[in-house]
Amino acid sequence: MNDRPLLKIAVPNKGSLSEAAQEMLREAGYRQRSDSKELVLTDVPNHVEFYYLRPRDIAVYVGEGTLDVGITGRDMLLDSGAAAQEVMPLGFGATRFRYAAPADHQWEIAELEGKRIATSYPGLVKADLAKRGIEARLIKLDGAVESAIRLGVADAIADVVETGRTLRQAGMDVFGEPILQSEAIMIKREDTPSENGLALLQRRLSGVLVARNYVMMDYDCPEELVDRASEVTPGLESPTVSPLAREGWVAVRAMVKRSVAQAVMDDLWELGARAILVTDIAACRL
Ligand SMILES: Nc1ncnc2c1ncn2[C@@H]1O[C@H](COP(=O)(O)OP(=O)(O)OP(=O)(O)O)[C@@H](O)[C@H]1O
Ligand SMILES: O=P(O)(O)OC[C@H]1O[C@H](OP(=O)(O)OP(=O)(O)O)[C@H](O)[C@@H]1O
Ligand SMILES: [Mg+2]
Repeated sequence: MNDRPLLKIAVPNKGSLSEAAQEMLREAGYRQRSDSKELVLTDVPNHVEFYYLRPRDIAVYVGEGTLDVGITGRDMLLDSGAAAQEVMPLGFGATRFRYAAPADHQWEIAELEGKRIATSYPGLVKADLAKRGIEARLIKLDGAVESAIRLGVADAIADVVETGRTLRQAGMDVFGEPILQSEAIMIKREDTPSENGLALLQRRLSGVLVARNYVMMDYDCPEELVDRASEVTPGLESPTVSPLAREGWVAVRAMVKRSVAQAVMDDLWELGARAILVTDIAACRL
């Protein structure tokens, strides 16, 4: 029997990160809500409790210690200034946080001095301007920040950019280096003990990331080529090599990054490997 308290996990209830976060948790074997109005869900077999909250508020709950861990965006964690820290990136919700302004001329960061900058992330922007020694007036808006210039309340904006479509539609262009590369992350407090279920949650989510990012590659190759083939497919530690009934040939099995699987198959074929098979990994613990 498990007598430690339930691990309390905050999950985005709406917005860009919500669906993907719940899908990842489901893939890691946790129960997720079926009704989007449900605010709390207890997953008894896994000994965890999920709280569905606005992603912007998640760092606050975790930082204040009312919830143990949470899923939010790196940009939101840093903007909040909450006493929480990143545990691991989750491989979805990737965005850049950038300055942008009307595309009628090419802006320089230094031109922001004395200007009005509209944003929903004042914490992030304030810190970035301070770092650069620029004084500007921040106009805090809730969303649709791209309209702020046309409507006359700001000269430039700082906002989340994913595809860049919203900016283009508004006749704007990004300028300067990205302020931040963001993605969905797991957060905790510095003193969140990992024995209360956090280590297990982390292991499960890492397993999902590996299963998503890697494939299993099997192939047959002449024994004398094993060393060269192993250089093409080194696996995570080392490939598994087993004997084949066919004299002088071996079977090799190794994990390969999904993104390069086709190129690796081409290289193996060129080398002389045959019967090259790729299969998905449904789940794993490494
Ligand atoms: N296309 C996107 N637009 C906005 N935020 C995104 C996008 N893709 C990922 N994100 C990330 O999602 C988080 C923003 O979450 P939020 O719930 O505010 O999304 P949203 O789409 O703006 O939702 P809403 O507009 O309903 O408030 C940030 O961490 C951001 O980096
Ligand atoms: O680069 P893109 O792919 O166009 O995505 C980025 C845009 O999407 C988000 O807006 P959202 O639709 O959430 O509206 P909001 O500004 O009201 O939050 C974000 O604030 C940007 O405006
Ligand atoms: Mg939004």
